[in-house]
Amino acid sequence: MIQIKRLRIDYAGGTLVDIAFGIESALALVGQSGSGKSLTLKALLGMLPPAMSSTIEMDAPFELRRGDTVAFVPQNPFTALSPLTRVGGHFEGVPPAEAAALMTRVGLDAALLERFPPELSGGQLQRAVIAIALSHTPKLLLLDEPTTALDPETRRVIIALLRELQTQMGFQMLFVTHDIVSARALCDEVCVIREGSVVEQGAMAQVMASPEHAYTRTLIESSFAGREYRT
Ligand SMILES: Nc1ncnc2c1ncn2[C@@H]1O[C@H](COP(=O)(O)OP(=O)(O)OP(=O)(O)O)[C@@H](O)[C@H]1O
Repeated sequence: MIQIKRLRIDYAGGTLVDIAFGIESALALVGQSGSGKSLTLKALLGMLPPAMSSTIEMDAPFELRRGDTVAFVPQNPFTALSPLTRVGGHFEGVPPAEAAALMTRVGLDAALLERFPPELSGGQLQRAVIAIALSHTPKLLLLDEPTTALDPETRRVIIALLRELQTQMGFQMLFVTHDIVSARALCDEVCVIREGSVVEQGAMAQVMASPEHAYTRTLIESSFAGREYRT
């Protein structure tokens, strides 16, 4: 269990984020644009803009170290990798045979290691980005809307892949999104935030079935509008 007892981000004399949450297995941090999701991930990765300061009080069985215990999957696979570096070149410090095995593990042909990122489809790129993120066997995977730039079918496939990889490799996940549908598909816990504060949190099934807060109800309704598979 990773307990973030307090995560606070200050900027220009004000507080942008002040939240607490726990990650048992897979937690979705859900909120509308500007609620503080990306800043929360940046704080955990130690990548906040220099003008911001953060305080993190946490209780976890390991220290958060980017590129070691913590890995990151960004929102847009099309810009995540350098277009001039072959896919294989992004597996820094990883023996080629291991990079090939990781590619296979995420459902890609290892021959794609020789290609340049613009020569892959969006779905293939996101799989490659996930393989690279997992190459140092992180304990915690941070995901910033990793399916937003993908079409709905590819989105479903990537979510299924992440679940499968989690079962095989045992990492914990913090999935940041404004999309409750994707959050529900990937995570069994949810923390809803608005304007840098927690609105409600709990088991995904419980919050989905009976949200306590009007903001959560609005998020659920707007996410499911027009989609046929509402429970
Ligand atoms: N570099 C920055 N300088 C000043 N304020 C910032 C900066 N980055 C973000 N903010 C502010 O912090 C708040 C939270 O931003 P954040 O990017 O974390 O939101 P978000 O929930 O990730 O939104 P989105 O879903 O649009 O990415 C917003 O009010 C935003 O304007």
